[in-house]
Amino acid sequence: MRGLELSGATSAPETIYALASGTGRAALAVLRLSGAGVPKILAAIVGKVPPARKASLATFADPASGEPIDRGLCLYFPAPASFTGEDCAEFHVHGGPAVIAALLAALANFPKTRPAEAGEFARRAFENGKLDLTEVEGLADLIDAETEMQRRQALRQTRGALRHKAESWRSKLLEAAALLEAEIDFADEADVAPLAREALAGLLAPVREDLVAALAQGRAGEIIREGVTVVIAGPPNAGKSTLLNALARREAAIVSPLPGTTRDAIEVHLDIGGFAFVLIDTAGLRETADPIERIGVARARARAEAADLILWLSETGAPPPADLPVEVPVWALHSKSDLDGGATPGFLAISAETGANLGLLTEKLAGFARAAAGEAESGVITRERHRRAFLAAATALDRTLAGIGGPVELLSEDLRAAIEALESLIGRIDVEDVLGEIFARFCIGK
Ligand SMILES: Nc1nc2c(ncn2[C@@H]2O[C@H](COP(=O)(O)OP(=O)(O)OP(=O)(O)O)[C@@H](O)[C@H]2O)c(=O)[nH]1
Ligand SMILES: [K+]
Ligand SMILES: [Mg+2]
Repeated sequence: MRGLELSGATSAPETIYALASGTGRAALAVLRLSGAGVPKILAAIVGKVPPARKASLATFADPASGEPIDRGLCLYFPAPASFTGEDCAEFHVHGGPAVIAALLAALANFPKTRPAEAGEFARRAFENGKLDLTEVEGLADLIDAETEMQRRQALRQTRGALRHKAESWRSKLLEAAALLEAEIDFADEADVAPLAREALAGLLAPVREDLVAALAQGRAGEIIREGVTVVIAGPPNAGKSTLLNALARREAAIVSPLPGTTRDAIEVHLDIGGFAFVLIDTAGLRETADPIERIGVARARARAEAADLILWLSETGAPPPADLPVEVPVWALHSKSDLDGGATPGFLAISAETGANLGLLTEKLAGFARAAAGEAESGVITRERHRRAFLAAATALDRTLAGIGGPVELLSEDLRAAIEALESLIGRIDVEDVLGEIFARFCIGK
């Protein structure tokens, strides 16, 4: 595994430890260790190296004084069958801050042992070939998952949904590359070429089709991961902030009878029907001399342009202005229907005051997410990074197939580009720029 070279260390890496469970008072806490020093640390703190992969009741003692710190469970995972591929251990102890502090202090006294950095356990798992880059990303997403759809998608990715696809495509492309190599080696024998080229196209075409099919699923996976962005826009006083608060079930935005109350865009993250939504309240759209309100109006327009959906709110049933971004779908809502019945054709009548039709609106939003996410259960692209790699591989394969009858050197070069795109996807090459970004977002202890 290429990733091994990353550590680049001539001596064994230091043993790392961290509190893996959350901070604050809790019934239990989990401390986690990884590195070659783990067996010695176990012998010193719990008096023995417990049997592999079995929970053992243990007394955790301070090696310096011999004084017991706590009683709990100890687990030992010898290398290489562990999360990081190194010797690992877990201490399951009581969650009191003093227990945790005493254990961390005891661990700090061992030589070549130090606290882990954010994401360092996952980084070691990656470097030891336990996880590929897409599985690491899946793990980061699983820890961040707030909705059911996010959790399911992230779990699929940690279990290698994307890795297995990329690996199987890559192995077909490597097979094709071997055919080309053979052709170069036997360049004198003129009858090798046509047959080999046919076999080559037969290998490449299905991979290209799979890549194109995955790309055709659009932003489905990204919408699940990042959330559906919905902008609430409309004239001043249409009731935009009141609607935001009603959907969020809290006073996220200031509501007042004064037009021009909202200036900054106000973002609320919601779970609707298992889908993540980013709901954005904006300044009422109008011509105004107030310089601050004008900035607010410009921001409202910018947010609307980047949205997946615009909710156009009007208490008079006024149509949305012609200059709303054309690519973004707009749903027209007649607000404050408790005042006038709100019967404007083409508008959904709602009242944030009485709650009329808010349930229906929420259902429609969930339906919109479901449609946007498409057949997400089978979708594998969950980030822009994946999309770029798929696109680069598909484009290189297009070139390869278009030049299938041409010179072998050109074919080799195009095929190489497709293979490299897949290798960067799973983290066999070009990893450093991506790694830093991914691991920095992990919490300590993962
Ligand atoms: N009767 C009734 N009044 C409402 C309803 N929704 C909002 N209002 C009132 O309308 C006024 C304006 O509401 P906001 O939510 O501040 O309107 P806005 O569109 O955010 O206004 P700006 O931020 O100034 O553009 C407030 O006095 C609200 O109480 C509704 O459904 N029914
Ligand atoms: K207002
Ligand atoms: Mg407002």
